[in-house]
Amino acid sequence: MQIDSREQNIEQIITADWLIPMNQANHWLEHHAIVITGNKITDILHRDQAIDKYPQAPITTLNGQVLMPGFVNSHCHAAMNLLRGLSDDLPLKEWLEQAIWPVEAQFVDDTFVYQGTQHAIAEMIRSGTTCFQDMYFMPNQIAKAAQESGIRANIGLVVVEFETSWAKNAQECIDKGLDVFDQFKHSNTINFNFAPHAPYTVSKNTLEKLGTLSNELNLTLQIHVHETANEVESFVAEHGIRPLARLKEIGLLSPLLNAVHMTQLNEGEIEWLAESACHVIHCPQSNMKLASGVCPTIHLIEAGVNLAIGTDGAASNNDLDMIDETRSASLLAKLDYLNPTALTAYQSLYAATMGGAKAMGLQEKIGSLEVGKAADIIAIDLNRIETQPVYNPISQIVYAASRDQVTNVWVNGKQLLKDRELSTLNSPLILQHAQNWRHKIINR
Ligand SMILES: CSC[C@H]1O[C@@H](n2cnc3c(O)ncnc32)[C@H](O)[C@@H]1O
Ligand SMILES: [Zn+2]
Repeated sequence: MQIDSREQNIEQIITADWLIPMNQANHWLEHHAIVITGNKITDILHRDQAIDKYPQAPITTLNGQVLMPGFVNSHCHAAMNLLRGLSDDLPLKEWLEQAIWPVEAQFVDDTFVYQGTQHAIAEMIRSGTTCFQDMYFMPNQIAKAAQESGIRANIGLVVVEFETSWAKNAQECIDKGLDVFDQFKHSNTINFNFAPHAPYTVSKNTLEKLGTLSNELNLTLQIHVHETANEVESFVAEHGIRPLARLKEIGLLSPLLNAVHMTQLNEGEIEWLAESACHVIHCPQSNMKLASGVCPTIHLIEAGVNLAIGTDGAASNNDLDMIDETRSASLLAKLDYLNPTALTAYQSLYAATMGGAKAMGLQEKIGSLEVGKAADIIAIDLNRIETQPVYNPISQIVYAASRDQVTNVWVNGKQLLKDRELSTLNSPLILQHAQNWRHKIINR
């Protein structure tokens, strides 16, 4: 019988050549060790001291590797993994209205969401994501898949006005969402937030209700907003006000708001976001692929807004690779500002770890490697032709490494990836399910 060291609170040591705690800019430690007791980090010290201080603890030594906090993917639609590559090279409106929504209307059900989410979780764990914030139908199935896999999740209680296979209207979305929240309220790794899809799909009245609920329950609220210029223009034409101004009018601009995309922002709006301590979730690859626009990351950071990074769904990205997303974030900012110092490797890595933790209100628990935080840790092997020599491990991860260099992943002290093998998910079955869905969807 395997002993679960987490239940028995047994100490274990993980040591590697580099450790990036993400608690101080451009800082890393060499030949250090992390001590995990149960599900928490209980010590970080030099490898030699660790061996002396904890002589009984089993040691995992990862030569040529770097330890860092797991990536926090702050916006995704996990189950859309099953729609990857179904429709590409279109602008957002056409892509959603002509390609994606009709297929979702026909195929999304409990099994689709459960199996699609498992697929996405497998991809995320294999690429070093230890926590994801999701927005999709059937949050009960998302929670089940996440709980079984061991990954940490902040699951959106999705709200739209139109009828879907999840709910017949916005009120039913809220009622059913709150039941799911209740079912998982004792979980250590599953959290929830409100996820009204966008100001153009959710009414003012519903957004007001959600604002009240999110304040009462202290739950964050994620929403697509100002994703494209076209979205802003049509909203103004219909309502006479810009979408962000509508959210402000309703009182939604607060530290609980996760504003996703934000490619269209004027100076005044950046000021509103800063003064109300909102969080912006930047999805650079989805924004580039749909040619939606560019989020003004540097203006936001300089104004004091917390920036997090998300992949968005695999149908618009087309992967859930946070290493690649940090690289895109940095490169896009440099090009956008015509300034090579814009969004440094450390700034992108921060947004992809601590930035996400703060956006979800989980900054005391995850996002950095510090004593007292949950043991959400990843190891990346830099001992490859592609990432040698190592002058600066932060630079190597953001500008040179690829996701297949992620070797080991722990969430809440439990190992979910061991030498690149998934320990809680059945990869052949996940692949089989993806092929079954492709068959059904292609023959529609
Ligand atoms: C209501 S569940 C989520 C809903 O969002 C759709 N979606 C996926 N990507 C985007 C995006 O970039 N902008 C707006 N909406 C998006 C997805 O297809 C689901 O219907
Ligand atoms: Zn999205």
